[in-house]
Amino acid sequence: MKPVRDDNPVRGSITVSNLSISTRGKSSTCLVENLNLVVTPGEIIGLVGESGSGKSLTLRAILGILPPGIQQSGGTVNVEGRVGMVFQDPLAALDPLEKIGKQIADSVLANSRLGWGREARVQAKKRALDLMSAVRLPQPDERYHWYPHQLSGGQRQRVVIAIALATSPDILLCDEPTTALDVTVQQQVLELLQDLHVERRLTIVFVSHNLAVVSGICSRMAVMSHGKIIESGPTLEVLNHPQEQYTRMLIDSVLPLPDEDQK
Ligand SMILES: Nc1ncnc2c1ncn2[C@@H]1O[C@H](COP(=O)(O)OP(=O)(O)OP(=O)(O)O)[C@@H](O)[C@H]1O
Repeated sequence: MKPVRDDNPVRGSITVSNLSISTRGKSSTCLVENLNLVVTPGEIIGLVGESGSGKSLTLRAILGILPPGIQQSGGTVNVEGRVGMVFQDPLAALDPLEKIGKQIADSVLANSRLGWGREARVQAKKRALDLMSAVRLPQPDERYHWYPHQLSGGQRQRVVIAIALATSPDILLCDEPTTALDVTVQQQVLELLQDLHVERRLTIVFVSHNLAVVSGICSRMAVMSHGKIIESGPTLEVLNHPQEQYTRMLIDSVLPLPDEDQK
């Protein structure tokens, strides 16, 4: 990844060209095939598709960390800017034995040049409290000392988002960030992501199997099936004029759609 400069006009862009991902070994299986994706700075793009279609692996290839036993077998991934990642399950992403404030502060320290001394920790705590406010966690001073199990699912996901923000990312990769939450809380987390997108000019790649969620937050979307992008374009165009039978099936499963003039 290239170093980030403040005057870099393409900060927050992603260009994936002919990406192929496969299992390692003799009987290698292709899991993602010749995938092309261009994400422009400051947009929210949705990657939608059924379970196993290759969304998470694509996201991980963009992050530069594929699981053991899986390799990038072709193509290139070019990312301009810093990347933060939000995972589906906040409980799994957080250390159950560590206070949430410290987890955020440690992420600040790990991504800064402050070092790990006393003064650095004071500054990191201050920044962690700011991040807790940024993700709208109530009473940050008090909650700084709480453990993950003391928070609700939605609040835990806000902590995970704060940890991702500690890297001062240009790009936020979100892998099913609301799937583990109930519907009302899902909506609150989606609104937070939209606010952060505006406030911090974040580029967001939003992976979900839920077309309704993607259509609510993403201006552009790509539909994946069996390791390939089969259709992509502005969200409303894809929803109103789907070209592929699979996309039509996804749409039929979440009717009714928003009116074109409501967006
Ligand atoms: N570590 C792994 N080892 C072997 N195969 C894997 C591994 N991770 C993913 N796969 C396979 O790669 C394919 C794509 O997986 P991926 O997790 O990207 O799908 P997905 O669209 O994100 O699905 P889900 O919504 O269920 O997470 C699937 O067939 C999956 O079984």
